[in-house]
Amino acid sequence: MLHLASKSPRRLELLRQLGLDPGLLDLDVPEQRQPGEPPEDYVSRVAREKAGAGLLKVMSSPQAVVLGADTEVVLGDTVYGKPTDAADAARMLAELSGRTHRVITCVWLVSAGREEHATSISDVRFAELTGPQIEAYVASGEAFGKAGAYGIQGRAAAFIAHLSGSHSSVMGLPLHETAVLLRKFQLLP
Ligand SMILES: Cc1cn([C@H]2C[C@H](O)[C@@H](COP(=O)(O)OP(=O)(O)OP(=O)(O)O)O2)c(=O)[nH]c1=O
Repeated sequence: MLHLASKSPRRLELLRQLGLDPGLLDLDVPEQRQPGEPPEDYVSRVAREKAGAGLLKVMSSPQAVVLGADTEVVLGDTVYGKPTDAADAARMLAELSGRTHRVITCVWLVSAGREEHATSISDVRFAELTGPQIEAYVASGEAFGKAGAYGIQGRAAAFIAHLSGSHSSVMGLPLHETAVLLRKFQLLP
């Protein structure tokens, strides 16, 4: 039985796209980057901590497999998580405007006897955004709860001049890599 250690509605939607119907685990794993921690290491550590915390909750069923994932937006050495408020969201979007950033998503699958993970990195080029465009986007509410203050699956698709990588990974779960992992646990044919 697959359990999703995530409150992200996108991750559930993406797993359902593969025909899966995971159980949902409600967890609160802190997302705090250590000083000097490389972005890839940070994303991998948080995803693993989410999966590990989820496994503790379902220990009573030995067949349980738990999926944890983390997505961050990275520009240079700056890691953009979810914006704290409208001003924070507007600042992030202004900094991403006209530049190419990376979106790093790591997914971990853990069970009582096994753990496997994969990382997907995409390059996303934003068009130059005007002040009124940023203001209108933040006012739409779509910026909140998303790394880098945007969602590729919504209005912000119009900001993306070029994507090299995986659309599902930018949304929160790389479906190709996730399917490869799920097969290792016999959860997909
Ligand atoms: C860049 C981008 C991120 N996101 C979302 C995916 C993730 O839900 C979120 C990044 O935050 P995460 O910490 O990865 O996930 P979360 O807090 O939403 O859920 P949980 O920790 O419970 O698993 O940003 C989009 O939906 N679209 C996008 O284009």
